[in-house]
Amino acid sequence: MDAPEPTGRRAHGGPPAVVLVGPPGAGKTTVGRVLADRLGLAYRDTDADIELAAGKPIAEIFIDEGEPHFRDLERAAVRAALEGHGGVLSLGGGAVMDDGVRALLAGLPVAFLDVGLHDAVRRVGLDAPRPLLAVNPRQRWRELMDVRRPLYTEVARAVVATDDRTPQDVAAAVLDALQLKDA
Ligand SMILES: Nc1ncnc2c1ncn2[C@@H]1O[C@H](COP(=O)(O)OP(=O)(O)OP(=O)(O)O)[C@@H](O)[C@H]1O
Ligand SMILES: O=C(O)C1=C[C@@H](O)[C@@H](O)[C@H](O)C1
Ligand SMILES: [Mg+2]
Repeated sequence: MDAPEPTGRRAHGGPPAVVLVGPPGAGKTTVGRVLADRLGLAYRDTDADIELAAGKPIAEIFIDEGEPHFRDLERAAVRAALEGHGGVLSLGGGAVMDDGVRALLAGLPVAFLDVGLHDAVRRVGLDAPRPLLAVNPRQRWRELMDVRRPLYTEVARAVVATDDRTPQDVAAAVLDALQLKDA
């Protein structure tokens, strides 16, 4: 599970300063933490919120209750996070598939972290298991992106390429694209 939220940073009601979307391996969690540091704001991740509430990792929620149940939890988690958080928010990779989630994102400073197959597969091989990519990750990732790329693009105010860039460089590009300044 993700590490707990660092304390002492500003989190307040109202919409987030930045919302990150993108596929597994785009770097939403990694870049989100860098952005929160730079902006002096709290960081929140709907995947971590769901795991905390369920008391188990997402991979186990998929196994025990199935993906449709996870998507219900995710819609509720996104709604709650958008209502009560003024910091940097990362959404789970599949959250944009839900019409209700996309409607909630309208007008918000959403950045789509884009990534190509090569870098994505290399990155997701590095850490926690992703249930949707457990079998044949290259083909599954391609299939996911065919469906999701138009949805990420639809909700995004900025599209930021991440291939061959460090998380710090990506964070700087997000700030630039959304015209935000460091704390
Ligand atoms: N720009 C980058 N360059 C190199 N490695 C990166 C970059 N961004 C993230 N990573 C690494 O890739 C892995 C996946 O990153 P991360 O967990 O941030 O992705 P994510 O978009 O949050 O994925 P998920 O949708 O599964 O939550 C991590 O090991 C992270 O350290
Ligand atoms: O791409 C997806 O559908 C997912 C991405 C992760 O962030 C988690 O939300 C979960 O593993 C599903
Ligand atoms: Mg993540």
